[in-house]
Amino acid sequence: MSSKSADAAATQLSQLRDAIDAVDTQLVDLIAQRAAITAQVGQVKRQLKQPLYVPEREHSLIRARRQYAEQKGLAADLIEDVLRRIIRESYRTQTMQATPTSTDLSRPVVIVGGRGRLGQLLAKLFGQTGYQVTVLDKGDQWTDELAAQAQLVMLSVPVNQTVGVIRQLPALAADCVLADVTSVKSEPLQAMLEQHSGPVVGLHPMFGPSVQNLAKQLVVVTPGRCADACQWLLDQFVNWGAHIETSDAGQHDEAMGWVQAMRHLSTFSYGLHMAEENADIDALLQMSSPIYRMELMMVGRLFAQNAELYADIIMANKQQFPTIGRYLERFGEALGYLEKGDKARFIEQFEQVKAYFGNYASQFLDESEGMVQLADDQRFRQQHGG
Ligand SMILES: O=C(O)C(=O)C[C@]1(C(=O)O)C=C[C@@H](O)C=C1
Repeated sequence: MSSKSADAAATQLSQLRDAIDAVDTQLVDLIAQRAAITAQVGQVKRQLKQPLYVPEREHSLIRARRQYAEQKGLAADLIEDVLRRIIRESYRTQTMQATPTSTDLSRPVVIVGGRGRLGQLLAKLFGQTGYQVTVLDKGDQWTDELAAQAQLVMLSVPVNQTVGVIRQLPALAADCVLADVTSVKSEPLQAMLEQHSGPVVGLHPMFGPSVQNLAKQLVVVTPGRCADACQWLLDQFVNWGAHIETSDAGQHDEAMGWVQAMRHLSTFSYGLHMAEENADIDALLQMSSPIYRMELMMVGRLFAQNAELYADIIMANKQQFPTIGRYLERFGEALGYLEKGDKARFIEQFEQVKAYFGNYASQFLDESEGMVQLADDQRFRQQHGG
C-alpha cells in the first residue's frame, strides 16, 4: 500500500470510529430515556400494588424484540442479552417502589436475629415498605406488649440455633404469623407448629444477604398451618420481586442435602486440596479456559464467606453423609481404574451417566455456553479495564 492510500485509510478509520462514537452516544441517550419511563412504570405499579418482577411482560417484550432484531439482520441472542441487562437496571430503580401487602401497618413485624446479615436485609426491606420493624437479637428481651401486638415473627438465626430459639418464644397473638428463614425446614417447621397454634410457614430464601434486590430471587415456601393467613407474607415477597416455589419440608431437605451438604463439602475439599498442594492460583488462572475459571470462582468464592455458617449448614444436613461417603468410594474407584489404564471402564461409566442426564446434558451445555461468554467478558474487563 502506498503511503498516500495508507493515509486515506487511516483517515477513514478515524471517521468510522467517530461515527461509532456518535451511535454509542445515542444508545446511551435511548437507555436513559427507557430508564426514565421504567421509573414512572414503577410509580404506577406502586399505586396498583403490582410486583417488581413481571415475567410475562418480560417474555413478550423480549420475544417481540428478538423477532425485530432478526428482521434487521442482527442476532436475536444479542438483543436479548442487551435487553435483559437493561431490565436488570429497572429492578434497581424500582426497588423503592415496594408496597405493603398486609392491611394492618399498625402492628409490628419482629425480626428475631435481625442484626445478622440476612436479618438486617429483611428488616431493611420491611422497613422501606412501610412496616414497623422491631429487631430482637442476643440479649434483647421480648415484652408482653410486643408478643401480643406482633403480626409477624420472623426468625433469622443461625441454623443450629433455630429450634432452640423457637422453643423460647413467648405466647403470640392467635393471628400472628410465625415464620423462619432457616436453610433446613423439617425440624424448625415442626418446632414452630408445636410452639404456636396460629399461622405458621417455613421459608428458605435461596439467596445471600448481599443481593441488591429480590428481583427473580427464589424463596422456597414450606406450608405449616393457616395458609390463607400467611398469604400476605408470601405476597410481600412477590411484591419485592421474588419468585415463590412451594415444597413439602421433607422434600426440601432432601434436595438441600445435595445442594448444601454435597456441594459445599466437595467445594471445601477441592479448596483444601489446592491449599495443601500449594497450587499456584495465578498460573492456573493464566492458563485456564473460561469454564475452568468459572469453576475456580465457584471454589474460591466459598472462602470469601463465613466458615462457621458453612460448617453449620453442612452439619445440619447430616442425612446426606452416607451418600457423601459413597461419593468418596466412587471417586477412589475411578482413580484406581484410570491408574491401571482401564479406559473402557471409564467410557462405560461415562455413557451410563450420560443416559442418566438424558436431555439435561445438552441443555446444560447450551446454558453454560452463555455463562461462559459472560465470564469471558468479565475476565477481559478485569484485566483491561475495558
Ligand atoms: O413493565 C413493567 O412492569 C416494568 O416494570 C418494566 C420492566 C422493563 O424494564 O421493561 C421491568 C421489570 C418487569 O419485570 C417488566 C418489565
